[in-house]
Amino acid sequence: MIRKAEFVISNTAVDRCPKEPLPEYAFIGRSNVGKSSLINSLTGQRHLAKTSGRPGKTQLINHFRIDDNWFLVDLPGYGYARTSKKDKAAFQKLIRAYFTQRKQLLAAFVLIDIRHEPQPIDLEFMEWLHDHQIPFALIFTKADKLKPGARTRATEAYFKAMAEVGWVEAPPHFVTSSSKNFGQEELLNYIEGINADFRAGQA
Ligand SMILES: Nc1nc2c(ncn2[C@@H]2O[C@H](COP(=O)(O)OP(=O)(O)OP(=O)(O)O)[C@@H](O)[C@H]2O)c(=O)[nH]1
Ligand SMILES: [Mg+2]
Repeated sequence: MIRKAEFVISNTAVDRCPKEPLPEYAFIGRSNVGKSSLINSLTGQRHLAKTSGRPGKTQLINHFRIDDNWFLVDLPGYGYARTSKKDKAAFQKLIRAYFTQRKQLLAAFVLIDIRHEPQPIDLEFMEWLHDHQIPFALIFTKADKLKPGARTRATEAYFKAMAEVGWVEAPPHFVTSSSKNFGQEELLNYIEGINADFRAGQA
C-alpha cells in the first residue's frame, strides 16, 4: 500500500527531471488507455494525476514521489489521431529521450486496453524498448469492462499475437481496473520487489 504520494514537477525536458537517485517507473501507452487514472487508483488520490475522457490530456513528463522512496512517472499517450505531424515528432523525441536518458528508470509499464486487439503502435514501442534494453511489463487496463473469463481469453490472445511477431517470452503482466480498483496490489508488490533488489544492490 502507498502511504504518501505527492506531485513533484511537470517537464518538457528530460534534463530538468528530478535529480534524486530514486528508483523510477514510467507509465506509457496509447492516449486514453488509463495511465493517469491508474496512478490515482494506486495512490488512492483521485485527483493527483489529471485524467479526461478525451485523449491527449497528459502532455508533459510528470513526476510523482511515492513514500519518499521512489518515483512514478505519468507520460503523454502515443497514437493520438488528432495530433499534428509536428506534435507527433516532438512527442516521439521527448519520449525517446526520456527512456534513453533516465538512468534511474528501473522499468517501464506499457498499458494496453484489455478490450483491444494488439495494435502495431504498441508492439513497435515494445520492440523499441527491447532494442534499448529497457525492462518492461504489460498492464491490461479497464478490466472491469470484461467478465473474468473474457479477461483471461484477452490476455492469452495478446500473448499469442506477441509470439507470432517473434516474442520468445511473454513479459510480466498485470490485469487492472482503476474504476473498480483491482490489480493494484499485485502491481505494487512487483514494484516493491524491484525496489528491494535495487537497494540490496546498493548496500
Ligand atoms: N471503465 C474504466 N474506465 C477507465 C479506467 N481507467 C481509466 N478509465 C477512463 O478512461 C479515460 C481516460 O483515462 P486517463 O487516465 O485520462 O487516460 P490516459 O492514458 O492518462 O490518457 P492521456 O493522458 O490522454 O494519454 C477516462 O475517461 C477514465 O475515466 C478503468 O479502469 N475502467
Ligand atoms: Mg494521462
